[in-house]
Amino acid sequence: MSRLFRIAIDGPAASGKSTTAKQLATLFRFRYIDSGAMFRAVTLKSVEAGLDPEKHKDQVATLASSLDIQFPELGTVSVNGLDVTDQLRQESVARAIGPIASNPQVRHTLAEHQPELKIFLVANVRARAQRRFRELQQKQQHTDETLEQVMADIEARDLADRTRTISPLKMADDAVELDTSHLSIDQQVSAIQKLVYQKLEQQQQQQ
Ligand SMILES: Nc1ncnc2c1ncn2[C@@H]1O[C@H](COP(=O)(O)OP(=O)(O)OP(=O)(O)O)[C@@H](O)[C@H]1O
Ligand SMILES: Nc1ccn([C@H]2C[C@H](O)[C@@H](COP(=O)(O)O)O2)c(=O)n1
Repeated sequence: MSRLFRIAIDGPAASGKSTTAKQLATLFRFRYIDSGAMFRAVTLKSVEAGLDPEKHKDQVATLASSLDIQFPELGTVSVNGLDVTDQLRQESVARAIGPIASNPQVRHTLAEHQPELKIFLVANVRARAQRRFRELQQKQQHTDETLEQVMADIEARDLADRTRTISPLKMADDAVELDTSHLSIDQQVSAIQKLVYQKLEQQQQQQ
């Protein structure tokens, strides 16, 4: 089935895209591709190479096309054979990613395949901030960031993602919106599982 069917999950920061996609990939034995991590990997390597994402757009694009970005295991990312999973979450990456996500040549290089089922995952800002805050606390045990700061970071990223000129974050016309503000992870995975079965049924009826 994985060769015939693709699911694309988009949505704002901390809406649960990766968590949901990983569970669906396991469930359906699909290959898991994290496009956000691909943009993060290009950003990491650009920063390491001393490139300014605003000024050196061509060099960043050339660098992007030279990188071998892989997902060796669920939730891990490697660039040119080296694990960079943890580095992708560095603050320096988050700060520099805006112009890289807006770079048309980089977007072209990382072009995604046309998906069959598009999901736009949303949750209100407070729910997303609470989830990310909990995640930070679990990972770092001591986090200096308050819930209010996490919420402000998410709001700032929402604004940047939605207002950039190149490929701004917005729901595709043929996508299905799923609001997970009041859903558990299992509930959101099941909801998408149902949509997959519905889509497959529709496809079978059309054949
Ligand atoms: N329905 C839910 N209920 C509670 N926690 C959730 C739910 N969905 C996701 N989470 C948690 O919210 C956090 C953010 O989820 P995740 O990292 O999957 O979001 P994302 O959309 O991929 O984020 P980003 O765009 O920043 O990479 C994780 O800690 C995840 O476990
Ligand atoms: N298809 C995509 C995926 C991600 N981006 C941008 C949006 C974020 O600013 C950045 C990192 O994404 P995350 O890992 O936090 O999901 O990359 C995009 O423009 N297009």
